[in-house]
Amino acid sequence: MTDYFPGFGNHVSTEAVPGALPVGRNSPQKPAFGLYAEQLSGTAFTAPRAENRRSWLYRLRPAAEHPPFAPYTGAPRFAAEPAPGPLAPNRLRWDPLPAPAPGTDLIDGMATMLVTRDPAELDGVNVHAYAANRDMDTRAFMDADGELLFIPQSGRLTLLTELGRLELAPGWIGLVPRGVRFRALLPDGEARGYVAENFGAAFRLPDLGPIGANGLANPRDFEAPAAWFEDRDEPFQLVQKSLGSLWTTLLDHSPLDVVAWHGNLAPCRYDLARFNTINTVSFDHPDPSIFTVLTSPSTVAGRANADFVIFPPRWMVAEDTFRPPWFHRNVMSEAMGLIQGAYDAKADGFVPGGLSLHNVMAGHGPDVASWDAATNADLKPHRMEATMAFMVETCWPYRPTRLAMESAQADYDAAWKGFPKARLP
Ligand SMILES: O=C(O)Cc1cc(O)ccc1O
Ligand SMILES: [Fe+2]
Repeated sequence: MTDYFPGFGNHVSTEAVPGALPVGRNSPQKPAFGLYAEQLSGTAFTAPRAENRRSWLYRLRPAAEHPPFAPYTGAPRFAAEPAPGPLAPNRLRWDPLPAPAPGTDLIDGMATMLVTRDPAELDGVNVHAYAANRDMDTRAFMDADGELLFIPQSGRLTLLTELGRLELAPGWIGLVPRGVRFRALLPDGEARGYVAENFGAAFRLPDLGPIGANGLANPRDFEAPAAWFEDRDEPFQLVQKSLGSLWTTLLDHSPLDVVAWHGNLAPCRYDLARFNTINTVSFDHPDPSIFTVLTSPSTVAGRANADFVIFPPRWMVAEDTFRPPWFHRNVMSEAMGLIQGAYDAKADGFVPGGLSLHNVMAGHGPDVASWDAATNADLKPHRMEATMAFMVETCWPYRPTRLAMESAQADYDAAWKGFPKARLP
């Protein structure tokens, strides 16, 4: 049986039980086996065809069957507001989250670190970190505010979604569309990582311009899951994020009961090792947009609501060039995480599982040690091995949550202290 269908945003038809999927129509008078037909829209009905994303789900019970939602009091660090008061224009950096208390599942183990817009504005991106040690067994989660880009950092993560199973490991990413319910299993007993929650236009592959028809993340390397369902009639808690708050309701069955589906709105996964990395073969350090895996456009051309960018293993061959990221101030805001290894602009203090923030116009770039090493390096071809950093770059300034403000490293500014002054002739 097929487990995954290759291709980004393709139209897929898949059934876990033969005969469950209607042929030639979406909503027959009597769907097979008494299943319920339900449309899940990812774009407005009237979105242009090239943008339009929707799937038809055939399920044991309609998603509409649920009691009222009440506030969810778990997940104390999830869905947090920005820290009160004006935001100082400081650069910030964080060590990995402390170990979670025993019995913490993915939902309760989510910590919101950086927020941008109110989800009701249908734009913006939030950055969360997770650290969990317990499977979600009789509960599921759904985000009505945005799609979720999972970036595992340690430990595998299996997302059992309404549309199928997404198996992820560090070095992979998983994208769960807005509104898709899922529960998370931790095959290694523990897992950590990051989530970019995108309230804006759905992530898509970037245009390639002069690069041509191939390169960066190739569409065929994304995988959508085959239909999978569980038939469990037992109490099931559904936790839902809506307009920035968490809510819960109790079902008498698993909501992961979609027996068949077709359409082009589906979760997908991607192995970052498949990224076709492009870089200079002459001189100078190109803008990091060459490393864009996925982009969420805003209404302003070329100004992303969110870009997901990676810094993968690669050859550095630039001649007469300062090879690490240059000093810069950016009109966009940059959140960075580290999945594995070291990052070439930070010799110290930026460790796997950590996070950094360089907000709009903050001066940043290599720390003193990285600058010193790169300035004096012998510029032979050099392979950067076993490394994977990423950036979620956005046009909206990031606001750290209270947790983030309280847990930031004490003196990140010291990374840029002690540069020798230039000497004029
Ligand atoms: O600040 C960073 O480390 C991210 C980054 C990397 C790069 O290669 C060029 C610009 C940039 O912002
Ligand atoms: Fe930067």
